[in-house]
Amino acid sequence: MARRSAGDAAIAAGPPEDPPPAPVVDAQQVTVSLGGRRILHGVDLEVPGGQTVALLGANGSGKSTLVKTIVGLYPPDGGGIDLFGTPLSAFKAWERVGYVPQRTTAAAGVPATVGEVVASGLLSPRSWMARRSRGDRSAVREALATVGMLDRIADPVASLSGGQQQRVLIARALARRPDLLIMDEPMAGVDLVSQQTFADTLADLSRHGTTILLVLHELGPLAPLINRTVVLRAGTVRYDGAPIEHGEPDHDHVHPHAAPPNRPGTPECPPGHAPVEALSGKEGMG
Ligand SMILES: Nc1ncnc2c1ncn2[C@@H]1O[C@H](COP(=O)(O)OP(=O)(O)OP(=O)(O)O)[C@@H](O)[C@H]1O
Repeated sequence: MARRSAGDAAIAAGPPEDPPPAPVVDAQQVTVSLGGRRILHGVDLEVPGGQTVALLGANGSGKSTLVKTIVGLYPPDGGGIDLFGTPLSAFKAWERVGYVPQRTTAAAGVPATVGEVVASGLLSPRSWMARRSRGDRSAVREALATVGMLDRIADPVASLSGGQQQRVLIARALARRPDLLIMDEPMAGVDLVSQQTFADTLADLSRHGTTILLVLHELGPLAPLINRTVVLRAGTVRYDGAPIEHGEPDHDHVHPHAAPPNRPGTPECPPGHAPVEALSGKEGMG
């Protein structure tokens, strides 16, 4: 009987299949310490492309710390994170990532228009003063229309209510047309009608393949879009599976409305994102 060579075996097996795409987020055994205290204790989170994941957990369980570490704001002191298959230390494609930090009052003191704040999401800090292209202008208008704020494009952002400012910051992340959208409690302070509009927007992005990671306290109107829930407790993953509505009993939740502004190099402004407060208000987008 003739012996089969390795080449014959390859032919019998058919053409080689493409390797599966790398997860969009691949966090393995991530540990993070802040102020000399260990906050995350070996967290694993692998998010494949196109998935919409809700990250739940009680106050102080480490949700914001985890997403800030994923967007490069906190250095892990153990484990590793890849984005789109590239280790975070070598990752440069920040235009593919949209990040909305937990609600801050940063926009309130900014002498810029709504259009300028959204446009600042399109550009790296070095080039945000550059002249806008027609494509940029339409991306800004589209993002503002999506959150129902287009009619306020020329208004000073400081003249908006807190919830409206939050919607502008969401538009700022959407204008990048990111492949990965990470939002930390995006619904905080946003009224029910706007929450539903926001849910419709996320559903549309998800249909077009955007990978979405949301820090939430409950799924609420976003429930139909969530493919998976991950629950953190005391810096460890306590649940990772089919969507559940609530992570933990959380009776004392208070939204942090009074966080400090997002200066470059501070925990609200990741690499490749212009700080909101750097805006001067000199260039109109309307
Ligand atoms: N910059 C910091 N320095 C020191 N400790 C911090 C810092 N930021 C957060 N922590 C601590 O890390 C722990 C986790 O905080 P984190 O903000 O990640 O929790 P969370 O799950 O997002 O909470 P919440 O639901 O209240 O937003 C808390 O005990 C918090 O006090």
